[in-house]
Order: sequence, then C-alpha cells, then structure tokens
Amino acid sequence: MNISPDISVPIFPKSDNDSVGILESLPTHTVVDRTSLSDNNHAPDIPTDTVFVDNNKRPTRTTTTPKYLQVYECDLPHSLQSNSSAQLVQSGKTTTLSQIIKTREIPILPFLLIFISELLFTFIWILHQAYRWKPVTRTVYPERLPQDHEKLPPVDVFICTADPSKEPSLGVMNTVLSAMALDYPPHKIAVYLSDDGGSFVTLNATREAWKFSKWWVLFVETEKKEIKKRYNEFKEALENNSVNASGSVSRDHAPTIEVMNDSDAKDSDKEEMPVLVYVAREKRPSHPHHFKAGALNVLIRVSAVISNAPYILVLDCDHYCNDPTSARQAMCFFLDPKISPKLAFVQFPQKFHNISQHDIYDARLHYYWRRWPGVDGIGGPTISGCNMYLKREALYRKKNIKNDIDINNMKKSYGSSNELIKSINETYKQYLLKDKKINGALEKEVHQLLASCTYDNHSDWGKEASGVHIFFGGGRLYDRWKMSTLQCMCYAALSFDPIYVVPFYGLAIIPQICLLHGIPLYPKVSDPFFVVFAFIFIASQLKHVQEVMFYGDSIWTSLYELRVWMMKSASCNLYATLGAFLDKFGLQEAHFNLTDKVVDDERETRFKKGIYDFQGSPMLIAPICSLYIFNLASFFIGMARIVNTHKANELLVQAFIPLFGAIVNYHVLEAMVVRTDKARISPSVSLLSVAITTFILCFGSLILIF
Ligand SMILES: O=c1ccn([C@@H]2O[C@H](COP(=O)(O)OP(=O)(O)O[C@H]3O[C@H](CO)[C@@H](O)[C@H](O)[C@H]3O)[C@@H](O)[C@H]2O)c(=O)[nH]1
Ligand SMILES: [Mn+2]
Repeated sequence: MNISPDISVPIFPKSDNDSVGILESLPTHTVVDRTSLSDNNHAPDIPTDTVFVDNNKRPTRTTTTPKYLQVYECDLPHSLQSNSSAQLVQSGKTTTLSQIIKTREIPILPFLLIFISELLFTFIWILHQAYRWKPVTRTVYPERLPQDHEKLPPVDVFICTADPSKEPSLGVMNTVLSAMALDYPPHKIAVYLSDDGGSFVTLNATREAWKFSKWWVLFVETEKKEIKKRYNEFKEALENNSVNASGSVSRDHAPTIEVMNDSDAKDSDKEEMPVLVYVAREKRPSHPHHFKAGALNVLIRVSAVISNAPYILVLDCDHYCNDPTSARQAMCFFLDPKISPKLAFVQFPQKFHNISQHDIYDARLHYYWRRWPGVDGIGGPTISGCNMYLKREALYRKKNIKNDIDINNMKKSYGSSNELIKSINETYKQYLLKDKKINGALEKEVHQLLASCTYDNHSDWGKEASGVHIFFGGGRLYDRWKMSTLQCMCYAALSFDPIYVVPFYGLAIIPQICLLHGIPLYPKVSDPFFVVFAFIFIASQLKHVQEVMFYGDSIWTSLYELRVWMMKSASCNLYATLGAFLDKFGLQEAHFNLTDKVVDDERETRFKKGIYDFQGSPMLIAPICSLYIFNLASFFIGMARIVNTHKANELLVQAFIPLFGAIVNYHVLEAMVVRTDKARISPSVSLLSVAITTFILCFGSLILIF
C-alpha cells in the first residue's frame, strides 16, 4: 500500500506560473545549533539592528484532553460466562477454557494490559503538550538582503539518487534544473548529484541536463516557444537514454566524479552558469554504504574541495524547488546578525503534489507539519531529511576544533585528506579552475580518498555521522544535554510515534475479548463516572477536528488522519517497532528500501478518486483486515450477549469500541466484500485474516485465565 506517495510532476518553463515543486515559500522554520557558536564569517557587513525575520509568537493555548485516555476501574468481580470452544490440555486432563475462567474471580491480565495501554496513551499525550507551549511562525523580508550580489554567500546543493529504474531520470533532472535555476547569483550555486547506483544512465542524463540547463537558466520570456521545444528534445533524449535503466545500476564500482564543463561552448555561451557535478561514490559489497547518509557524507567531503560553499541545500531526487526564492529566504535567517550565530539549519516543509482532493492516505503529512511551529518556539525542529539549508560549519562541529591547529588531531577528526582539512580551516575559496576542470592532484585526492568507501572508517567525524541510520536527522546537531525539557518532550513525542502500536493493539483486542466473555472493564452507563469517560472521548475527537480545521483542512481530513493512524499502527508501525527491537538486540539488521517514484497511471487514477489501494504485501494488509474482522465479530457477538443477558448498562462502552473502529475503517469492509476492482483486498488475504481472527477468538481468551 502506498501510504505516502512521492509523486513527481515535471517542471515546466519557469515563466509558466504552473511550475511546481516542493520548497514552498512559507512558513520557514529554524533550528538553533547549540554546539556551534559561530562568528558567522560569511555574513557581509550588516548592522546588528537589521531585522530579516519577524518572530510572530502566537499566544500559548491551553491544554487539551488526551486522545484515548481512559479511566481504569478495578472493582469488578463478575461471574464469567463463556461459550469459547477453546480447549486447554492440563496435566493430561482436558479442561474447557471457560471452566478455568469461571474459577477465577478477577482476571488480572486484561485489566493490567488495558491499564498499561492507557498509561502509554497518557504518556504520549503529555509529551505532545510541549508542542502547545510556544508556537512561533516567522515572516522573512528578502528585499532587505544586500542588493550587491557579491555579498550573498555561495550555496552548494546536494541531490541524492540511487536507481534510475525506480527514480526516473526526468524527475531527477527536473530537480537538478530547479536547483540550478534558483533566484540567486548563478556563479554562487554548485549542484552536486549523488548517484548511488553508479549508473551510466544517470551520468548521461546529467550531461543532457547540463546541456539543457544553459537554455533553462538563461531563459528569457520571449524564448518561450524555443524553450518548450528544447525541453521536449531533452525529455526525448532522457527517454532514449533510460532504456536499460535497471541493468545499469551497480553495487560494486569505483568512484566517478565529473564536473560538467563547457568543452563544447560556443563564444555566445559566455554567461555565468552554476557548477554541476556528478558524483558516484565508490561502493563495494563488503563495505556498508549507509544509504543516503553515506551519500551525503561523501558529498560534504567532495564539495568541500570543489566549491566549499558555507551553506548547503539538501534535496531528495523527487523534491524540487518550486519556489526559486527559497535560497534568499534561508539567507534572511543565516545573515540575520541576531539569529545566525546559533543557527545550524533552516528547514522548509515538504509539500507533495498530485494529492487527491481528500488525501485519503494523509500523504500531505499535515499532522506532522501542524506541530512544527510548536517545536520552533522551544529551540527548533528536527531535520526532516531533506529541503533544509544547512550551515557547513555546524556540520563540522567546528567549535570543537576551532583552536586546534594540530594536523594530527585534525586528521583524527576529519580523516587523512590534506585538502579537506585545508578547506575546513579556510574561509570559502573556489577551487575549480576557470574551465571547470579539477586539477590532476585534486582529482586524485577526490577519487582515492574523499569518495572512497572506507574514508569514514578512519575519521571520528565519519564514524559518528555514519553511526546514524538516516543522515543526521533528529537532533544530530544538538548536544542532547543542553536541550530544554520541553524540546526533549517534542523530540521524544516524534520518536515514540510508532510506540502507539502497543496501546493501539491493547484497545483493539482486550476490551473486545472481555466483551465476548461478558467481563466489564469500564464504568456502567448509570455510573456518574461514565460521563467523565464520554467527555474525555468526545473532547479528544473534537480537539482533533478543531486542530485540523484550524490548519485549513476539512472535517474529513480528521477522519482520514484517524484511519491512517489506525492502519499504520496495525501494520507498518507494528513491523517497524518489531524491526527496531530485533535490530537493537542484534537479531536482524534494519534495512532500507528505496521508495519507488514511478507513477502508475491506474494507481494514480484510483488515488485521485479517493479509492484505497490494497495491492500491497499481505504482510501489511492482513493485520488490518484481521483486526477489522475481529472487531466486527466482537461487536455482533457482544451485542447478542448484551441483548440475551440484559447487560447493556455494564458492557456498552466495550461494545462501542469495536463499533467505532468498524465505522472509522468502513473502507476495509468495503474493500473486502463490496469492491471487485484490482486494488480491493484479495479473497486470499481476507481468508487468511479470517483464520487469524478465528485464532484470536479461540486463544485470545487465554489472557483471562491470569
Ligand atoms: O542507498 C540509498 C538510498 C536512498 N538514497 C536517496 O535518499 C532519498 C530518500 O529515499 P526514499 O526512498 O525516497 O525514502 P523516503 O522514505 O521517501 O524519504 C523520506 O525519509 C528519509 C528518511 O528519513 C529522508 O531522508 C527523506 O528526505 C524523506 O523524504 C532519495 O533521494 C534516494 O535516492 C540514496 O541516495 N542512497
Ligand atoms: Mn522519498
């Protein structure tokens, strides 16, 4: 199931107002780097009272009720009736489970599990309150930046790609072109494309992009027809070039670094262009490559000896800049004398295109972005993987080495490359020769050292950076002991997101099993405490709806968000949590699968129509279906029990829980029994789910014997 599709759409001439992409103009958010107290060498002479950024602090809002906080009542001894057919074999004697259950007055385990689930919900809810403390939104004034282009600092742009069969060249090159065409002095931009597949398809496509970029970057409105023609030719060249895309990818190759240059330049091509560099780092099967993190580390080193810009924009290959002013906006923060000294990066939100009207998969991630102003106000958000402008100096943790001129210590920190160490100590210097060719000695250094697969093993910085699974996300730039409690709470809330799986499963199974056995877990409807219960539930739902609508989304978005949260908890977060534990205890290494960016027309149509696609692996779909069938069955059997035993007063809450789940996830039922299209839930997965449900119905009751 494609829960969060990354969908590329080609950019079109930048004068067309429909050029699209990812970097949106506002809001921008910043992060404070407490480890790097820079003196901001790169800032031009700017009076300290110049204001580039307006921190518009919204008033703190009051607390809210937890999403699933439930109150635990424990004085509930009940005679247990069971029609379970499950049988237990005990010391050679067969005893029905219901008999065992009947002999126990109070089953402790279900109460304990529900209590733990509620505690976890409460704990995560408390962590989330930190987001409400001090939300900040910011406004930038790019027009106040120095008018003299020479005063703007250079920017290196890093773009990562790995496999042209999954990440089609056209999309990748559109990203490259969007970065080259930023509204920024062209000679201050150097774009580095990292190709982890070491593929000639990507190398050739980069050469084609370089040729086209000369038209694109220097494009003027009157040449619109011409540029469209050129763009079509460029597209065609890429298509022809991509014929054997999957066969071109290699996991075992020497490094290739090619600076695109003007060997075929005509005299008329004298205008200044951004630098474009293709980098395929060395990869060997025997050496861990650390995925995107490893690729970015290589780009940091290679770019240091080629353009060494003090600021770095990181983009995924399908996240292009739709707003050409993003670099200037970022500079409003970096050049602000008050903000800059403690600033490590400026994070732009990720925006996705081709999202259907209702966004049934919650692909816009509004749930996530809604919280961003809250983290901004209390020290700054995490890096979200791409679309951020980083300060190079902060990456080097220069504060630690500022006074250290001992070359051996430097080599211990940064590895054996003299050129890299020189670049760290010096302020910005253009290393490229005029004809955009690297000189022989430097070329050797880049190939043999900086882009090699073993360089990281020989430097403290490399070991530290490579130790993080995906790049330096989530506070890598922070000294965790210097973070405020509130900021730690926000970061913890983010990291604990998958932990929801535990209380989610608790509430999706335990009350239902108890319902089937007539064991009440919650207050009676006639009990005054029931009102508290109902209030907490309704208030939490209404609070969610209010948050969604306050952000500008429709009421339906809250339903889709709830659905996606439930589906994720039931399936992918379950595996993610299990995987993390297995990895932690060394039982199974965590791995990374590249997201397929190829757009499948049929899937796209379904997506646009708001029809869920259940063609994913049965591993992902079966837990969702099983929980659905189990809850539906529990509801009906439970209702029959309530009617027969007149226990509505005691069991109503427990009947409501599966009913609520079944209504919210009606689309699962529809996909199993109503739909006939290709993307429905296949009968085999439904059957498997029925088997799993039967298993839970039979053996789930075991928890009642403790
Ligand atoms: O060995 C690899 C694997 C991936 N990538 C690149 O890394 C980027 C992200 O990979 P993708 O498969 O698109 O992962 P997603 O899960 O969609 O990425 C999200 O999650 C990642 C992990 O947090 C972040 O780094 C990304 O920015 C964020 O968009 C892409 O440009 C890939 O080409 C590499 O360069 N080398
Ligand atoms: Mn992606």
